[in-house]
Amino acid sequence: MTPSDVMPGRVDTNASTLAVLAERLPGVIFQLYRHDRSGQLCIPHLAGRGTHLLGLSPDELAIDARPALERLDKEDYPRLMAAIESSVRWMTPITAKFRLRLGNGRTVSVALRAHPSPAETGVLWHGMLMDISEQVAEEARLRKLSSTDDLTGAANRRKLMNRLDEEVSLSNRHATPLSLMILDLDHFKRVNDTWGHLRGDDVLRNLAILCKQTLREEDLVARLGGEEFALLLPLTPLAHCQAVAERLRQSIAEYDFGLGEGRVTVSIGIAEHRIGETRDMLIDRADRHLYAAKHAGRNRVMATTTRDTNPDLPGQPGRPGEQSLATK
Ligand SMILES: Nc1nc2c(ncn2[C@@H]2O[C@H](COP(=O)(O)OP(=O)(O)OP(=O)(O)O)[C@@H](O)[C@H]2O)c(=O)[nH]1
Repeated sequence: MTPSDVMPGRVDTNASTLAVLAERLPGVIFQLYRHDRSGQLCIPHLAGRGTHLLGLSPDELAIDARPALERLDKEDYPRLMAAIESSVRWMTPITAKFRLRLGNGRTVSVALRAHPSPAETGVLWHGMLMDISEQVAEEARLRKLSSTDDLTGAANRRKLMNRLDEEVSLSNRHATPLSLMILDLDHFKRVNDTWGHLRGDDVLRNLAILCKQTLREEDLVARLGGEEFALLLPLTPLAHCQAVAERLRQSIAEYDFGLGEGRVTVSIGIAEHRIGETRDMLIDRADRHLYAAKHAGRNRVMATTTRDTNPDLPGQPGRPGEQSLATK
């Protein structure tokens, strides 16, 4: 079966039909030209639905592409320029994604693919631009979903472990301070038993909010599971982390969770990363201090002290046993 079998009339491929086709494409087609000598870029041909959204004159762009390139996001501009240079050098297609400011001020995410061919005094690309804003937004939504705890909106365990790996690696490489808190609600079973699971869920949600409010933007609040949270504080030495943990403990103890007389308290174990230590070793130390805090009567912060050192790690004196410092 040929197109003429299903379409009325003859298939017309003259210039006007091509122009209609281009205008109805769900994207933009273009030619991009780069002069070998000056390196200057221009867009000799530009067609397709949405071309006008740029708010730039095609005649102007046919001489100089800069007005369009200036609409690129600041971070994306050097990446696209590098992709163009690499395409010139190796005669390979350009595949790029970038954000572009339209004439009306709106920013869209765009995918570009263009094939180069040698021209007399430069390189000529034939390519397509597609608006992929919806797809990018959906990807961001899914990424957030896969790293977020459903109930509290805090980061989930997977996100915590990934971030911990990154931060531990940075701390090992640059000897920068990094502290970890593990926080557990005290006698949370009683809250559930007395007020029901739904009220218990509210407590967990409010607790996550209090944690986020107390910490800095670059810190991470994650729900480890159940009524246990982990708080990661990059570039933070132990003494500072301990002060933050104490402030957090106090604000939770004073917060009205709407449970009448019932007070909600937390126990917190904290540890500062030691050079050479793995992620799991750090978690384990913070965890042991949490258990020490529970054992000592709950509603308190337990932290390692300077005496709390590890003989297995380079440059650190031996330790007679884990020492803990409690604050309350
Ligand atoms: N509402 C609610 N409760 C949860 C959730 N996850 C775990 N829990 C409850 O958390 C409680 C944990 O109880 P335990 O492990 O005995 O600890 P606890 O009562 O907090 O006592 P300590 O930790 O020793 O102070 C249990 O009642 C669980 O059902 C949740 O997502 N929502």
